[in-house]
Amino acid sequence: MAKPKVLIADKMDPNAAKIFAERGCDVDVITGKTADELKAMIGPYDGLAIRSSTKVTPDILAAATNLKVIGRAGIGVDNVDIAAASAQGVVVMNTPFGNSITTAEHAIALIMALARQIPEADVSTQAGKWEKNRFMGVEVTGKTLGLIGAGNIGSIVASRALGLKMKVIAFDPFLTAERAVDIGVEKVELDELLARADFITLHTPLTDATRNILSAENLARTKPGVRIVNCARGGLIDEAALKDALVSGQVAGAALDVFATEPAKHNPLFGTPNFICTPHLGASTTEAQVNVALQVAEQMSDFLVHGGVANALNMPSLSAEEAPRLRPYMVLAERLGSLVGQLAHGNLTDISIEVEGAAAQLNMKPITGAVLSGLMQQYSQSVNMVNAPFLAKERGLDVREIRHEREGVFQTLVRVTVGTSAGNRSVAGTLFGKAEPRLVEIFGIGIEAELAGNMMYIVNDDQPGFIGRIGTLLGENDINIGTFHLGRRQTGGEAVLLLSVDHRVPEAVLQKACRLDGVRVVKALTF
Ligand SMILES: NC(=O)c1ccc[n+]([C@@H]2O[C@H](COP(=O)([O-])OP(=O)(O)OC[C@H]3O[C@@H](n4cnc5c(N)ncnc54)[C@H](O)[C@@H]3O)[C@@H](O)[C@H]2O)c1
Ligand SMILES: O=C(O)[C@H](O)COP(=O)(O)O
Repeated sequence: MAKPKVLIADKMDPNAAKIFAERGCDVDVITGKTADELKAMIGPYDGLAIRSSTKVTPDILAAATNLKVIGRAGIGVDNVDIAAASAQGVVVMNTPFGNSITTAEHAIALIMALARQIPEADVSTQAGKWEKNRFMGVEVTGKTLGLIGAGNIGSIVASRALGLKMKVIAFDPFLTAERAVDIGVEKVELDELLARADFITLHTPLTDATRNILSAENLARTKPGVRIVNCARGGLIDEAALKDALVSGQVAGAALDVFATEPAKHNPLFGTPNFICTPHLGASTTEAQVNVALQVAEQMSDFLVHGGVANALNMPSLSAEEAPRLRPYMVLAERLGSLVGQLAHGNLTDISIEVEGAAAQLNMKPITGAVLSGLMQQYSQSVNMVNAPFLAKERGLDVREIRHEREGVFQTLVRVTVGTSAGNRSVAGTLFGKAEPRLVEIFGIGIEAELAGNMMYIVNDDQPGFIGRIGTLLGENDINIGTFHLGRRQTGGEAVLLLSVDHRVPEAVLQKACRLDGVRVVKALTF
């Protein structure tokens, strides 16, 4: 049998190529290509190993007719179109922990560099100026560090900052009170963090919820003289607003490792007083690069040569015998987890996964993993089927698995109930024809819907004329409805409408829908 072919397309530690070759792959290392060049050469490859430079777009994927796996030697996969890869059946893997310590250390280095103005003092001293009075620093001891995001990297930053005798506060909706105590931080809301922190460091993925989390408004709410570090993703801070805040002195210093547009060869922040930066060096240490290169090469060759799946973001890990029976349940479970994740309010405290009828005969672990993966992907890009249960446990989320051997109304059923500070929320689904996942209940209301693609969720008062009004609104805004599903608690009571639409419904249309008579809740969903 021909050896699988792998292309290493970004600069990577040479150990990666060595491992691929030792484990039975033909490997080419061809880095620094343009999108068009990559498109022209990708055709024969079974595997593509990358860091953050290569952008795996639908266009590249369309040309990658032989591709089976993309391996990211690192954490962030925002340079990979995972939906397009999944649609094409290409597995996307990352190495979620290999560079976390290194990145946390870079954040600490930038905090210290800001506190003592080390880069500017270095330039001035080497220019022969000896400006001893110009560079008056601040101590970090006793200062408050605000973490936005307290996952893998954020919690390592916390441990290092505590060692520096800082007080650490954290805003992270997924951080439980128990986990906060374990990592020695005080859990706070964002407004409180902004008001109290002397230093702020960001450690979240870039999502719809975190984009511009440090917006002009939020920067104005910070403690005057705050210093800000971003080693996570460009796009978390409004760069123009940050520049204004540096110029006005509201922000005393800012250090960015990541930018909204990379490579950042021109940026309005360049040259701003008290601004320092590095060119996305968070993961750039010998140790981290060896870790991620070895790990990605091991995972990818295991997959290409033996079919083993580890750290995949879009595929569950499974043994060959269980796979055919479990796969449709896992699709159902992941979508139910994603649905509650997208609709739940408040802090998550516990989750129960109940299986009933035929589902109760199966290995529950992959079903639970799929629910947790769907749920937690709302909070973190690094979550997958393999690490979701571990992460849930580590973060103190109480996970219960319940089997009911009895058959209920449905021959097979999976129910997911999350407990939040705002109360319990439950959804349930079944399989039609043994393989087609269907939602059959949402928050106590019976409904029948396929959860797929872009959807719109509406809770409204059950009253005549509503369906016409929503149809007219969507039609006027050129939004095509694919499917339409209705359910209601009782006649004239609370009703639920789930629509599948061809494109994600824009925010402005959601707001108009909110203002329609009788509407209580409107949300865009994506599966
Ligand atoms: N600069 C670099 O070179 C470099 C290196 C490694 C990782 N990163 C980036 O660092 C970021 C963090 O990585 P990680 O491994 O710690 O990820 P992680 O998934 O372990 O942690 C992310 C945390 O952000 C939290 N979060 C999600 N949405 C939030 C919101 N709206 N508000 C507040 N918190 C929210 C999550 O609950 C989670 O705890 C990622 O964006 C990753 O791509 C950058
Ligand atoms: O998400 C990551 O792992 C980092 O952003 C590192 O990116 P890099 O591999 O391009 O340095």
